[in-house]
Amino acid sequence: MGELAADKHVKYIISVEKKKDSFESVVMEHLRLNGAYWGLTTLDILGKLDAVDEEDVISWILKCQDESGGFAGNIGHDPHVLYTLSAVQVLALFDKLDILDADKVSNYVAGLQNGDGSFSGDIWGEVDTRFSYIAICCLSILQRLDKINVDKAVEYIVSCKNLDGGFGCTPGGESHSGQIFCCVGALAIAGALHHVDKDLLGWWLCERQVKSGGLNGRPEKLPDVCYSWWVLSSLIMIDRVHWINKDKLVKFILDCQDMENGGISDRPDDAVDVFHTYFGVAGLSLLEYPGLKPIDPAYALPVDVVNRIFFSKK
Ligand SMILES: CN(C(=O)[C@H](Cc1cnc[nH]1)NC(=O)OCc1ccccc1)[C@@H](Cc1ccccc1)C(=O)N[C@@H](Cc1ccc(O)cc1)C(=O)NO
Ligand SMILES: [Zn+2]
Repeated sequence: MGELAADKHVKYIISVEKKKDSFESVVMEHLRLNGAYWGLTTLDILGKLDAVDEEDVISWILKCQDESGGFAGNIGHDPHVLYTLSAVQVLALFDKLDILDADKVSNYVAGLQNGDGSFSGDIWGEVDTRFSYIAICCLSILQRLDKINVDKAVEYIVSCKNLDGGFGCTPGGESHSGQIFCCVGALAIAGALHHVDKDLLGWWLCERQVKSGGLNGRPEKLPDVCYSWWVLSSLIMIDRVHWINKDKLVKFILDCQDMENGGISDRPDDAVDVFHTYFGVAGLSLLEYPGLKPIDPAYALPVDVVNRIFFSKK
């Protein structure tokens, strides 16, 4: 697959957005707000965010907000930090953060911090370093990090660091590339990356590259396009991205495209989905593939969107 079939991927994303009753839409129904973030961020990286009706998307997202201030994965579902971050990220893409009651949303997220600094995902209390990242990223975008105890949050994440330099979902949890992204991303946003042993972790991460050029999530596992984000963004944040073969990774991602109908799959010849289309395009953006907008490895948003949040005159 010589090059990125950008226009095919734009058509694919838009077709999924439109098809409400497809198998994929039903299966992902509870994740629909995440799906909106994946699809719309892909369009923005490809320079085609204007291909969707902004008002339609924004009015639908606001219908997912719960009275608690948190957002649910779809209208009428229960709120969770997972979907609250996606809602905030999508509004940031459209430069519409000001329509939110930032205090209400941030009170919901801040209210999920536990005494030990960790975060629960929702009122049912499940604790996981995924939720630490989501809380810190969301509150940072809303410029409300002062509502939580950042030092305790950092302390908890560091308590999840393993002897191999990686991180797990809770203290003593096995190192996994997804959890590593969450912990490194949270530490990067909190300005606490000095807690990471960059050479030790960089070595564990670069070992994720297999001979096909793809990256896997743990030793001995198969490569998967979405790890082009979890592993690569972590390597970039700790300045060790030169330890992998970028050209071979680009080729692996391009080989996972459906050149006929658009979309990117987890590995060559598998079925495409919006999730892997996003992480493939985002991975290519991190690899500076020509014609793609650069994406911020910690915020998982286009760099121009991040700059607008923090440096725009209000
Ligand atoms: C819930 N989820 C996952 O568990 C995916 C499944 C998968 C995709 N490729 C291989 N497995 N796994 C995943 O996102 O793993 C990365 C990760 C693991 C732990 C922490 C953070 C990231 C995917 C959705 C999905 C389900 C099934 C097939 C494709 C996508 C997902 O929503 N991931 C979230 C992160 C996440 C990950 C795991 C969770 O339990 C919850 C959320 C995300 O990327 N948000 O932007
Ligand atoms: Zn995957």
